[in-house]
Amino acid sequence: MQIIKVKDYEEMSKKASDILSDKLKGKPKLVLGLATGSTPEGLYKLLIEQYKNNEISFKQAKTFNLDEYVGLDRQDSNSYYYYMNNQLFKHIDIPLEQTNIPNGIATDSDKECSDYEKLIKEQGGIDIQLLGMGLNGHIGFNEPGTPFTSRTHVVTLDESTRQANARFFDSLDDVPTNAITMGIETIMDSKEIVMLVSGEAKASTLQQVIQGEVTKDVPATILQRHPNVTIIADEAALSKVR
Ligand SMILES: N[C@@H]1[C@@H](O)[C@H](O)[C@@H](COP(=O)(O)O)O[C@@H]1O
Repeated sequence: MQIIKVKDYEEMSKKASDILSDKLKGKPKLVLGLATGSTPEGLYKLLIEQYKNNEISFKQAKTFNLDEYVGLDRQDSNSYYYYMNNQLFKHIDIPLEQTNIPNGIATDSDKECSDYEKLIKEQGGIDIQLLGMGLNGHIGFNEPGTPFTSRTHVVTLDESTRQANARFFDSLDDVPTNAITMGIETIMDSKEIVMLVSGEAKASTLQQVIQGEVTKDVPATILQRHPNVTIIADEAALSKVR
């Protein structure tokens, strides 16, 4: 596990965009795993800037998002499909058919999950997976207690996660109760993982992720067992690591 300590959110985003753009320059057909939430927003802005300055192109890249809420269609401004389009895809040159996000309104959600796994395999697996981390240590939407052997599946969201994400919705009642997420094993199959963590609120969870025992109770602790993980975190997030 490589830890890169940066001063603040801006530096975290810059460091992450440097890493991702270098990968893309080295391998234009990169298979990129993407994340949502507030954490990667700064990174996406910087990638758009680099694209506009003709430094990088996503024309040949493929993307796979970690997760999607169940029950929100693509036009819903809280769907991760909408988020990705708004925050990144519509500003860069990636053909939309090369982007993949689980379909939250699939009638057969089990089939949607197994098809998603197949698609990832067909592309030769994920070269580099970007992660954020929930307050309770969730990655994707793999909540505490999720088996480490899980593949893409439907989950029931923790009440704490619904509350944390309620800030994006009109009210807590509007936050979906379920989501489709890549499983922990799906994430761990990525050749490389970059996790971004910012802010004091996540400091004690991040301390466990880096220095604690590997436990299902804090899903991100599994990253200790991945051979190629980089955590880019700011001083506030790393304030409990001694
Ligand atoms: N499913 C997403 C995760 O992929 C994300 O990492 C997490 C943290 O969000 P934030 O970056 O807003 O703190 O929230 C959501 O629950």
